Amino acid sequence: MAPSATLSTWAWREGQRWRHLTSLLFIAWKVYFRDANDSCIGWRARWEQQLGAELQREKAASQDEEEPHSCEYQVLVLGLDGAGKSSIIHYVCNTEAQKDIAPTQGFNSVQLQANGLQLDLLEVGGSQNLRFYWNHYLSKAHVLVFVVDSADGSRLPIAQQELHCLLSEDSQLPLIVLANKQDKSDALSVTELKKELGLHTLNSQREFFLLPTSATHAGLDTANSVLHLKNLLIKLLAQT
Ligand SMILES: Nc1nc2c(ncn2[C@@H]2O[C@H](COP(=O)(O)OP(=O)(O)OP(=O)(O)O)[C@@H](O)[C@H]2O)c(=O)[nH]1
Ligand SMILES: [Mg+2]
Repeated sequence: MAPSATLSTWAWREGQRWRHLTSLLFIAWKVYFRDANDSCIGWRARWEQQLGAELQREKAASQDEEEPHSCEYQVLVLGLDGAGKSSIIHYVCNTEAQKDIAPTQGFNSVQLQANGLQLDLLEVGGSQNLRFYWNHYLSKAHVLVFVVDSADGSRLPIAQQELHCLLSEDSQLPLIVLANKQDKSDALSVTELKKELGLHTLNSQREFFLLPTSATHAGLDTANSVLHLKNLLIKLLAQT
């Protein structure tokens, strides 16, 4: 065979071998990057799964936070019209007295956060047509606050009757009676009120407190009396 023919055969074979080699390299490159991409997709899927689970956990936690506070208590505030229920509630929640408070038509509900407790102070108006509804709210209450106008001697028998009617519905419900409007010169003292309201006849199973209060701008005594009520509520409810 002529040397030129031998050379061209050699060159053709080398060319063939080179083409095979590049095809193999190409196939290897494709396989490698397909796997790499797949594994990348796998990682991304796993990462997305983790992110999803994390978001679910966050959502559940925030839903837990939105759920009612585990230490939520209802303070039911009752008493005749004009006794000072709204004024007391306002003072307890805002630490200052409010001058012109309109009579409560229906009910008045205010929330107070204190010492990790949530107190729902619920007043039902004291006018005669609303007193009918008072006892409907007893079953959900953790404590009853009964407000009395200490200077309204003529209506004390009605207050006494309404209070005892409520107490006969629930023998255990803790009771705080507020001898309100102590700033008035004609206000009866707590000792006098205890007698007038027949509070010495209460059964011994019931926790009972009688506090002198004033819900006006009268001065330091006023602020102290309301602060005393607030502390008592927290103490009482924290132990339930
Ligand atoms: N001097 C004096 N006035 C008070 C006191 N507390 C309340 N008042 C006044 O008594 C009036 C009636 O007060 P409210 O707080 O509206 O009485 P309430 O018990 O909520 O009455 P209803 O919503 O109608 O059932 C208002 O003019 C108050 O400013 C107090 O401690 N001293
Ligand atoms: Mg009111």
